[in-house]
Amino acid sequence: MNDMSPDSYTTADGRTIGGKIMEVKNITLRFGGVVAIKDISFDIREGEIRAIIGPNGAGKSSMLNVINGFYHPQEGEILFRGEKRGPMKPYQIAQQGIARTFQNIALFKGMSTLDNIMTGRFTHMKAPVWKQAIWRGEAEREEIENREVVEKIIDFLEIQAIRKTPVGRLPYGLQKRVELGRALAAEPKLLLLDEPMAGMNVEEKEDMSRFILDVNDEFGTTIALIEHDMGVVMDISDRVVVLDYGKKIGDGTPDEVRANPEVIDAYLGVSHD
Ligand SMILES: Nc1ncnc2c1ncn2[C@@H]1O[C@H](COP(=O)(O)OP(=O)(O)OP(=O)(O)O)[C@@H](O)[C@H]1O
Repeated sequence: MNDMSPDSYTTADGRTIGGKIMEVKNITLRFGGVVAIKDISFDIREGEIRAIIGPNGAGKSSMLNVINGFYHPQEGEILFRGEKRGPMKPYQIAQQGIARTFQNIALFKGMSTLDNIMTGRFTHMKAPVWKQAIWRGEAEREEIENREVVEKIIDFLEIQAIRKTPVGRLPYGLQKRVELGRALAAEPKLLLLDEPMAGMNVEEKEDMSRFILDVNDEFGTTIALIEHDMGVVMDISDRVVVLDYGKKIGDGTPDEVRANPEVIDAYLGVSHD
């Protein structure tokens, strides 16, 4: 989808942002008596870096899980590439072209960097087991193709030196990078990042910011990320949605959001009525 609709726009650094890849319409999500998300609407455009930010308990994780198809909201709907999304299994989400990382790293700790990233290719493995048993040609060709994609990602993320290292032995920042690699291996149309900077030191945050920008620029991947830390996100995002107590209190460019009095209140902890 690249419908160059009237509201497509060009960023300050010359990237063209296309039509809506995802539309979130009037979503309300409740857990028993708790309203985690209240009537929230926004869109994500093809090629942009879109952030969802907010203080603790604002509803960011809930929103990401709704976008991902993991939580099913009581009200509202989500359109992905023009189609309404119903309940689906994780592999169906991946087949649709959506990949994600997790706040608490979800890698196979005993497996190497290379093998972990290879697991991201599962939606691209098509040769059925019976065919692999009687004729290895197709399976081998697939394996070679998959390895090529994975090697490219390893180069791109500058993790050649740790390709054979079990990820459980790696420092936190590098584990996060491997997890990004695994998500990229799926060649997603929409990449969801769940607090990619959480728990990182300043240098690791700078590295991660650079890789997010490069992924978007070089692969053209649309990225939606949730983050607690407003500072880093403002530097890398094209547009930002701000949540507070389950409601949307701001939506716009980083400059617009920074100047929004409700956002300033939410982040400075001014009392809410
Ligand atoms: N599975 C759940 N069951 C019950 N309540 C939940 C559940 N998940 C989230 N909530 C509640 O929904 C609200 C929003 O939580 P959510 O985790 O989405 O916020 P958040 O912005 O991601 O917070 P944080 O930055 O602390 O991760 C909170 O009041 C939370 O307690």
